[in-house]
Amino acid sequence: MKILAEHVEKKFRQEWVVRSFSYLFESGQSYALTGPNGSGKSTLLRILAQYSLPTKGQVQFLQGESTRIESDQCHSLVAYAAPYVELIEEFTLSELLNFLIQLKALPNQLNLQNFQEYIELQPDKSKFIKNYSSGMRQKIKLGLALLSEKPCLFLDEPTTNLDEKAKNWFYQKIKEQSNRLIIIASNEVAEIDLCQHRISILDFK
Ligand SMILES: Nc1ncnc2c1ncn2[C@@H]1O[C@H](COP(=O)(O)OP(=O)(O)OP(=O)(O)O)[C@@H](O)[C@H]1O
Repeated sequence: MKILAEHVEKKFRQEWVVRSFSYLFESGQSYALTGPNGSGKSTLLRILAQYSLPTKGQVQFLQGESTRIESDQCHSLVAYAAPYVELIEEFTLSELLNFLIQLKALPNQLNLQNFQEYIELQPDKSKFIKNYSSGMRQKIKLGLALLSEKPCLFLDEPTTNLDEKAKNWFYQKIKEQSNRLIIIASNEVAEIDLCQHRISILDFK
């Protein structure tokens, strides 16, 4: 699949955050969205995921060469992990996984044991999500996104709060995602270097 952004612009009050952004993203490719703090990476990522609307221009998800996917179906195609996307704090990890499996956001065959093995964490089973450390929560978010079967993987500052071991875990897992359309918004050189393409938001001001 493809994501086509055409002349996307975003303005908050008097501030233009993105100007005339046009780009074609394709499955099997990875893209780093770069720029300094406050330059608009998260804003553009949310627009590309169709979580928020541009002030001008449009974003279309395309199947095959040019068949447009309806806007209401686009959400189900994007796995999105970011520090500002919250997990359900009152759940245990097992309850969270079961909930997401019921919503079809995770594959049916996934269970607590193989999820914990995948994220290389074995926390107390009765612990509520709100009692996990920030690094553990971030690793859970990444694990959920990586293990979802959604074709698009959007990650905003993915290694926030991760220690060196967890960062290396993430770098390895990203390299295994060969068929997906991956967009990583980041300032971190190691995260940018994971991607085949670089897009500087400063080119769209
Ligand atoms: N809902 C909003 N209302 C008003 N201004 C906003 C809103 N969301 C973002 N902004 C502004 O848009 C600009 C870009 O913010 P954004 O979070 O997209 O940048 P960023 O490049 O992701 O930054 P960082 O690297 O610090 O995460 C900032 O000036 C921010 O204050």
